[in-house]
Amino acid sequence: MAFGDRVLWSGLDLDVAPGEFLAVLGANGAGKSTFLKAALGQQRLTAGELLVAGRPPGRGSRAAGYVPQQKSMDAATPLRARDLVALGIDGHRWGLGRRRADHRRAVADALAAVGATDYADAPVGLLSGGEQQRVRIAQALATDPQLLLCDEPLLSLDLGHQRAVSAVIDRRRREHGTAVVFVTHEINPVLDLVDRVLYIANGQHRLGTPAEVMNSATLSELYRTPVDVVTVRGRIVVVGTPDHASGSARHHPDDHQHHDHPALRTTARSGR
Ligand SMILES: Nc1ncnc2c1ncn2[C@@H]1O[C@H](COP(=O)(O)OP(=O)(O)OP(=O)(O)O)[C@@H](O)[C@H]1O
Repeated sequence: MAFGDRVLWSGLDLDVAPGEFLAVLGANGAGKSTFLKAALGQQRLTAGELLVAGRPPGRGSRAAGYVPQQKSMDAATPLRARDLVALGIDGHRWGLGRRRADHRRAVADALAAVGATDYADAPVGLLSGGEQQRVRIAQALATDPQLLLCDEPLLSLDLGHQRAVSAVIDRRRREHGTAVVFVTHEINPVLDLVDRVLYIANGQHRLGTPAEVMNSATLSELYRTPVDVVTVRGRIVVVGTPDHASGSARHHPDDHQHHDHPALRTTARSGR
């Protein structure tokens, strides 16, 4: 993937399995958001191919749900949490008036799944950052996508809300086999969930378990400068990169064999 002669990554062959949690790390400008845009069908790869649930990603596809970077919503916005989630569903299946009850139930279920029932009728602009984030996740999950794409979903949340939001995402992938691609600067809050890390820097990438990627040798090679990775009380601290990032090892892939395709596949060459 390149913009002009600026290469963000190349030679990336990646299958994200149903239920897998992939953390995407890298310095500012490395290409993390571009990777998400490619998976959303908003950015064409300069070379190679990317498939979501076996198909090219596209506008209106229900195969992928997206949790955008958190921007706090205007306090004056007239939308209720319930309306925001309905936006995630509308225009797909519930066009007809007689199916309104189904529609209402789907919205209520999505809100309940993230624990947002209590504030379903509150104006979203008045909710806390963590509450807003849960509602965004409910919106992204409302169509039961096979792939959940998250852009820094924990940014600006306190520790308690980080845990609550991560737990919602974790439960979803375990119970529904939803694959998660999670862009983050800070891997420690999701340390226990991460199956694999895609680390992008300097137009290159490394892909592997946290232990395989988050070590001094691998990151020093990737950044072409000495980088120290140390563990402090179970958290991994990275020192010496232009950006801070961290991670640790824990592997517990869930087996969700009922899907025919990887939730996300990207290959360096087109046509497989
Ligand atoms: N449409 C575009 N045209 C040209 N260059 C682009 C375009 N989109 C992104 N870029 C450039 O590609 C690089 C990667 O951008 P991207 O937003 O993917 O980085 P990122 O890893 O998400 O960074 P951050 O951590 O700062 O959000 C940046 O240098 C950016 O300026």
